[in-house]
Order: sequence, then structure tokens, then C-alpha cells
Amino acid sequence: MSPKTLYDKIWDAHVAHEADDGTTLLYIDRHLVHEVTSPQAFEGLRMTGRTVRAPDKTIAVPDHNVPTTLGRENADNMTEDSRIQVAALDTNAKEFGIHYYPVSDIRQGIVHIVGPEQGWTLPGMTVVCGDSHTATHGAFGALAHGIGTSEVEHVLATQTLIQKKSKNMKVEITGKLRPGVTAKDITLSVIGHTGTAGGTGYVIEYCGEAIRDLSMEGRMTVCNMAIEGGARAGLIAPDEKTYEYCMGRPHAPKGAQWEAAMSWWKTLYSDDDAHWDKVITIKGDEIAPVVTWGTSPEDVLPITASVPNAEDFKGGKIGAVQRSLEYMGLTPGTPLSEVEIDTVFIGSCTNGRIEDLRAAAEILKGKKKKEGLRAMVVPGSGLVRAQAEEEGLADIFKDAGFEWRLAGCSMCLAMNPDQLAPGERCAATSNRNFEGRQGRGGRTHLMSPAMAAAAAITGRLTDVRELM
Ligand SMILES: CC(C)[C@H](C(=O)O)[C@@H](O)C(=O)O
Ligand code: SF4
Repeated sequence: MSPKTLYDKIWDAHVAHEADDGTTLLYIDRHLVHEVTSPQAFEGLRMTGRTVRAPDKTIAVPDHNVPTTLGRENADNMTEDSRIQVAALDTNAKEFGIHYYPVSDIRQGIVHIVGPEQGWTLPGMTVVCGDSHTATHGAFGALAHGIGTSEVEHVLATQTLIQKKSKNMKVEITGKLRPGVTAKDITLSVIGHTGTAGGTGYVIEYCGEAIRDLSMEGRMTVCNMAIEGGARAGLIAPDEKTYEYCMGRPHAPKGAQWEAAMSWWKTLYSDDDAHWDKVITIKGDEIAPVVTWGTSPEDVLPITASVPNAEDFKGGKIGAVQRSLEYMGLTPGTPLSEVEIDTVFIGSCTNGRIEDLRAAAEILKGKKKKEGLRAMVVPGSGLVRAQAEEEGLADIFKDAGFEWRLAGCSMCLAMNPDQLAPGERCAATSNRNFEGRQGRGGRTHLMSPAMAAAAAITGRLTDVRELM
């Protein structure tokens, strides 16, 4: 048998039909659904008199539009569009009989946090969702990617997806990380290295000692941003940490089924002499705590650097850098650590898990946020929120002056009441810093939870290592 990558193995195990031109019908194990990209898909089913093919493999949760304040069931600050989308998901979930975690359910949260938490996401699976950050689930060694609304309808109706195979790319992070450097710094640094188009046409497998050393939470952070590097999906081979995370989760297999699953999961690694179409190697100890300065996730620099000059960039990028510096209100040559911020947002499917909250709380313990600064922590799910309360993290945040919110996408994107005002500058743990992403005219600097916590204390972009 010819050697295969992990991607090849999962792909081959899910081929339902392959046409002569390589177009493949892939079986889908899990279909995650949220309120933004699903209303038209369900409407399509309704109009053609179809049902959901595999309701037991279809999981829905509202996240993008929901307010994150207490009493949100009666919130009067939702836009009409938001209200309609959430109500449509409510109706569709009931009518089509799929698994559903409504806003009132403690298990509700960001779809990419809920899936793994509930044991829906497992190694070797194909996982899709009408959402680009579905890549997150690749942390389990699952082939997971975003799909468009017409594909959502196709998967709902058939439990299959038409796909063309991507190429194989290996991103190896060797050795150990230095103190203060986290999964977020890895994933941002990779994008800084490859650019936002570097992964186009590829499925990335992340490997190497620094990746192995990460917790499942950290691995999810890394894979979450594979899409920002242009890749179709990100993958990490499952290991003992993966099995341990999955074991005992509500929808993970049990008993003999667990044993059967394990024997398949243990085959899920790239063979030694598998073919890679592209390989990138980064030394773990050369990665610094980073922040973004621009309006693309590739605009990454170590916190010790200064705002760049547009002239330092090549060709086509010069204009883009000029425009983005103008939008960001930054002057070339200013040390990044002197850039003052107005807001701190800790949350999102990139960094809204328990470990992220622990990392931020560790820095904030016994300290206060800078006066006048707005700071909020938005746990990625109701269960993360409950656990953080139990561990005393919520009190640390509240004592530090942070708002302690309910689960949702929140300030990651401006689809709900949590938004930046024009010109407001935010230290954010999310994954996109596009113009207007957090609100019209809002300015986003992406970073790790520990770095965001440090920024909250000083009121400027800050090297977390100074506070450790
Ligand atoms: C709204 C949704 C389709 C979108 C995505 O696909 O990623 C959102 O989650 C985002 O992060 O921009
Ligand atoms: S938290 Fe942000 S990135 Fe994640 S699904 Fe929600 S909007 Fe998209």
C-alpha cells in the first residue's frame, strides 16, 4: 500500500463515489448548524418536500446573533434580522427533528466549542458547518471545513458533500515554546509566515513537538485559524490527549463501541514516507508573543516590534499597508507596546475555552484593569462559563473589572449588540481583524488571552512576559 497522509486516510474512508475528473461525493459524519447560514437551506428542504437525511448527526445552536447579557431571552437590543435568524433556527430544529441547544440551554455556545465539548467531534470524522472556522475541529484529527449555504442544504438532504481533493501541506513546529508563548502565537505566526493565501488549495497538518505539547484547547486554537491562512482545513493527528478529552463526553462512543473506535483512531497518522506537496518548518523557540497591527491576520509582529512602514513591503502590498495603517490610526515607527487601547475582548471560537480563561485569569489575578477601559470576557459555552465560575475564574475577572458575559460569538463579529464604536481600539482574542469586523470603524489587534489580559491591566498593547 502506498504511504498516506492523515488527510488521505480520512478522505479515502469517506468516499461514497468518485467521478472520472476526481470530483468526489464524500460522506459526512457530523453536520453542525448555526442560525446565520442555515435559514435558506432549511427553506430549500421545505420547498422541495425533503427531510433531513441524518437528524441524529445534525446539531444546531444559535451563537452569532445572540446577546450575551443576562436576561437575554427578553433582550430588546437585537436587530430584526438577528431575531428572525434565531427564531428560524428554533423552528427549523424542532420541525426537522435535529439536535438543538437553544439559548436557554446551559450547553449553548459557539458551535465550534459546543461540538467538541459534547463529544460530537471525534477523530477520523468528516465534520462540516456553514462556517469558515469549522477548521477548529481538525484538532481532533477530523477532516473539518466550512461550507456555503447551498452546500448546507445538500448535506441536510443527503448527508454527503461534493468535494475535490486538496493538496497536502505539513506545518511543523519543532522544539519547545518559550514562556509567555501560546497556541495563539503559533497560529498567528504561521499566518505571518505563509500569508493569508499560503494555504490556498491545501489541507494543513500541524505537527512537531510544540504541537504535541499543546492541550486539546490549544490545538483547537491552532486549527481554528487554518482558514485565515487560506487552507481548506487544518488537522492534528490524534493521540492520548485526544482520546482522553473525548472519553466520557455525552456523544462519544462507550464500551465496545469505544474500543472499536479506538482501533480506527490509532491508525490516524501520516505515514513516515507520505508525500507532502508543501512543507513549512518553524522553530518553536523562535516564536514570540505576537499581536496584529493591520487589517489582515497576516499583519503579525512580535510585541517587541514597532508599527511597520508601508515602504518596507513589496509591490502590491504597499498600498494595502498604507490603507490599513490609516484605518488602524497607527504611525510607522511607534513601538507596538505604546499603542493605547480602549477595549479588551476575551472570547470567540479561537480563545473562548476554559484553558483560555485560565490563562487570562492567571495574569489578572489580584490586579485591576486600567481605569476607563472597557473589558469583557465571553465564555465560549454555558458549560465553560459554569466551569470558570466553579474554578473561581469568574471572580478574578469581575474583581479585575471585567464584564462576565453569557456564551456567544459576541464581539468577535458585529452581528449582535457587542460592538466597537467607530475609532475604538480593541485587544481581541478572536481571529479576524478586518475593517469593521467588530463594528464599523472599530480597530482590532489580535492576540492571545494572556496578552489581552496584560493589555487590560496597562491599557496598551503589552508584552505579557513583563507581567509574569
Ligand atoms: C457568519 C459566518 C458565516 C462567518 C464564517 O463563516 O466564518 C463567521 O463565523 C465569521 O467568523 O466570520
Ligand atoms: S466566534 Fe467569531 S470566528 Fe467563531 S464562529 Fe463566531 S463569529 Fe465566527
